[in-house]
Amino acid sequence: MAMQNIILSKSNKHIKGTVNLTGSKSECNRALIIEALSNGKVKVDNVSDSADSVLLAGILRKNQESRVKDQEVLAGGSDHGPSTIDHGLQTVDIGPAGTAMRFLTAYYAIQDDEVILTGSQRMKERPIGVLVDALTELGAHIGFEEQEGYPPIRLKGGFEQLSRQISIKGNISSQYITALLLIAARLPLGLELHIEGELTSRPYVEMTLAMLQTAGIRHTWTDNVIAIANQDFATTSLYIEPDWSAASYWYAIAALADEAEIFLTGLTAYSLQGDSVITEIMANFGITSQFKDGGVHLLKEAKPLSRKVFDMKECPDLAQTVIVVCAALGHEATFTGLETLKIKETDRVLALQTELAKMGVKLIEKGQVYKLDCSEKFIPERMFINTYHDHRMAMAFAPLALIVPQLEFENGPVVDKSYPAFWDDLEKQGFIVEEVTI
Ligand SMILES: O=C(O)C1=C[C@@H](OP(=O)(O)O)[C@@H](O)[C@H](O)C1
Ligand SMILES: C=C(OP(=O)(O)O)C(=O)O
Repeated sequence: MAMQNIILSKSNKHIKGTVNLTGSKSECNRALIIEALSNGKVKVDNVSDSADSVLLAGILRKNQESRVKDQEVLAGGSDHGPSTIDHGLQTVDIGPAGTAMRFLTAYYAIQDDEVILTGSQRMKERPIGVLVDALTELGAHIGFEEQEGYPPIRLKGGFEQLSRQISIKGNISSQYITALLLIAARLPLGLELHIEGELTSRPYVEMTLAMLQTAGIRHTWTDNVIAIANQDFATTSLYIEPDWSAASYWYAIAALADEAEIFLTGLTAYSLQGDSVITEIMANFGITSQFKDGGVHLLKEAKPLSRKVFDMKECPDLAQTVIVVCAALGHEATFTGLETLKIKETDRVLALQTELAKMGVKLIEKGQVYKLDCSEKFIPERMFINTYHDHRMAMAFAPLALIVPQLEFENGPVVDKSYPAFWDDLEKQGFIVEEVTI
């Protein structure tokens, strides 16, 4: 099959312009599930055009349409007909969309239909056993179709709640916790979720609860216990903010430029997205963030780099961005909180190690601490970046075009997952972007 690569370069190291980012994939995927569970009482405003959100929206829409059709058939049928309609076994393919996979697992667990939920080859390597066990304890009927603990899974319907209280490990993926919280208000007995051990990616759980709150769902969170009673959604809308993880690539570009003035529209100082912490992280690299005119102005100031330790536990999706910037600047920082990176779109630690080695930089793993070694760093004339089906590998390495004369990226469309306009936006800001079919 033909592959579309991208050759990227930039003839100077200045950047000045305005960028309109798409809506947050994380917020949008939550909002779409909430909309579906609320039977349309909650509407989504500013839907993200990330491929993952578009795919999820399509699946939920189709499901909703078939539900409406069933109701019409049942309403028009005889008194002795079935009370539900058997659709046979459907297969739902969620491609590489991790959050959508986890959220739909919980969503389908409480629906009547029998569904096989599957995804890309990589999705079949991303664990889901912890969530399936939790849902099974609650009363769902779910089986593994291939490998125990991994997609594809078969959701058999017939949910009858067995318990209100369950425990779940907090250190593998916060997405399991979000998935359960999203359906909690629709569970007849509600949910009391006990989080065992450390909670990773905590801001994503806070985002879920804040969005549910806006949708009229109250909760309590005391120590490690989150409780949500059975309750109704409010009639309201959920506004999707621009994507802060996408914004991080513009911060990285500013950090590697000689002069930068970038305006990112629609972003505000108080965001539900934990990745807005990029403003604080990039302040260390001399980037100031000024919130005015309905967005954020990034300005580059000369500043000696001092921060040596970055903990990415609460913002794992920024890890690649920050590590590549440090590598490019030869800043030998130390990183913690990278444990979950190994089960994302690719093993991101290994992918970073492999690609950074192409410029002589090492990311050395010592237990849970990773150290950049730039002692043998060099700037190649040309660098080929393998992207491993990971949008963030492409986007995190793209700012290197301010340092390396020519970059070639394997599989340009990989960015569609969260930021389909990425290459176009680079072009608008003066990067030379050339598509090549190989
Ligand atoms: O809930 C979410 O929207 C997400 C949670 C994080 O995953 P983990 O909780 O698995 O770290 C993050 O990496 C992912 O991109 C989006
Ligand atoms: C990990 C990510 O996404 P997901 O888990 O939803 O595939 C990501 O966008 O970086």
